[in-house]
This record gives sequence, structure tokens and C-alpha cells, in this order.
Amino acid sequence: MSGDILIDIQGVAKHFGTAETRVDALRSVDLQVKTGEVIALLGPSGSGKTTLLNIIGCILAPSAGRLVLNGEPVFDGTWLRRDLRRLRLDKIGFIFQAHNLLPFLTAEENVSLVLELAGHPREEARERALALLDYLEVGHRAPVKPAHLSGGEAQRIAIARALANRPRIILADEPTAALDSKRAQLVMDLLRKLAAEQDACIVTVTHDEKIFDRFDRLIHLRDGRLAETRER
Ligand SMILES: Nc1ncnc2c1ncn2[C@@H]1O[C@H](COP(=O)(O)OP(=O)(O)OP(=O)(O)O)[C@@H](O)[C@H]1O
Repeated sequence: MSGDILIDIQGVAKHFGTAETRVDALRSVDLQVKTGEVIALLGPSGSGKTTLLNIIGCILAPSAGRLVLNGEPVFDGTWLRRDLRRLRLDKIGFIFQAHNLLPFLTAEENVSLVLELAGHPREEARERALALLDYLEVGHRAPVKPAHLSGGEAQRIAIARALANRPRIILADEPTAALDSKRAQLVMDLLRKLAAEQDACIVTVTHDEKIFDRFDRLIHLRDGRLAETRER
């Protein structure tokens, strides 16, 4: 399926505030991301990176434009799906800098919770969670709570959670900011492998220069516009 367009953004704009306080966070952005691609969104503070990631993740509605995810039109001037929570659960995996694992659940429970929310029975969810943790080489940490995990382990568990429902669109916000250079590169290598093996794409907001060589494309935002794209 290589070459499929998983994210198709056309003319997307986003403004915040009222007429007097208006901020144009995005101005007519066009972007296509294909199966297997791993791309970085770069740009100075306030350039619109998080806004764009949140629009792709269907967390934020654009002010104008069109968004097609995995071939399905989801926004065209208005949301085309009413059940946005279900859409996010089915299509999108999120990985955040502060991995946001729930502190009172074990590593395995943090991953299987997402599957149970999507309707899988507890035992099936547990088996898939354990298989994913093994695949990410943190299976031995399954019974451990987040406070006892290292930064790199916690980030792998957050990646397992993002992948639990086999999303083809994976969005990451500064996923390596808390890691040293070696671990940051290992996490990015892992994400590249996952994108290739699972016919997925990955869009990452990052400032982390030590991982720039791990991306297929570096996309620069400036004042809410795509300023420059560099292919690797
Ligand atoms: N909810 C909001 N209400 C008002 N303005 C907002 C809101 N969210 C973002 N903005 C504004 O939109 C612009 C783009 O913000 P955004 O968070 O997307 O930038 P960014 O590139 O991710 O910045 P950073 O690197 O600092 O996280 C900024 O001027 C910001 O102040």
C-alpha cells in the first residue's frame, strides 16, 4: 500500500480570538503525508506547529479548509463525523513529550485501557498489550507502575499505548525531548520501523536537532504558513 495518502490537508486556516484580538495561527496550509513517511514539523515558538498537529488529530476544528484522513473526508468547513472520539480512537495514535501515563495503573494496564475503551474484552486487551510491550522490548516492565520506569521505558510504553488500536496516523509532540541523544535516536529508529511495518505515517513536532536525520521530510512553519520543505 506504499504511496497511499494518509493525511491530506487543503487550504487549512485557523484563527483564534475576536476581531480585535485575532491571531492567525495557520493561513491556508496544504500538506500531504503518505504511508511509511516520517515527517518533522519545525518552526519558531508560535509558528503554528501544535495547532496543525491538533487539527490533524481532530482535537481542534479548523476555521476553514478540508481534511481527509486515510481516504475519509473528516472536515470540510465543518466536521463531517459526529463521533470524533471514536474517529480518534480508530485512526490516530498520540505520543506526547510528557508521556502522560496514568500513575495508578501498571505499564500493561496503561496500554490495555485504550483497547478496552475501544470495546475489546479485558483478556484480549491484556494479551495485545503484552505482545506490544514485548515488541517494544519492555515486556519485562509490564507489571510496573510509571513512577518506577526510566524515561526511555516510559516513552516506549507511551508508544505502545499510541499503537494499541493499530492507527495508521501517529502524531507525536516532542517525543524525544526528555531523552538523551542515544535514546532519542533509538526511539526515532523504532518509530521509523513501525511506520514501515504497519503502513502508517508519523508527524512529529520537534526542536530536537539530534534526530533531524531520522525524518523523510523536514517541514518548516513560519507565521502559520509552510515556509520550506526539505526532503532527506
Ligand atoms: N487556544 C488558543 N487561543 C488563542 N491563541 C492561541 C491558542 N492556541 C494557540 N494560539 C496562538 O496561535 C499561535 C500558534 O500557536 P501554536 O501553539 O500552534 O505554536 P507552536 O509553533 O506550537 O509554538 P511552540 O513551539 O511554542 O509550542 C500562537 O500565536 C499562539 O499564541
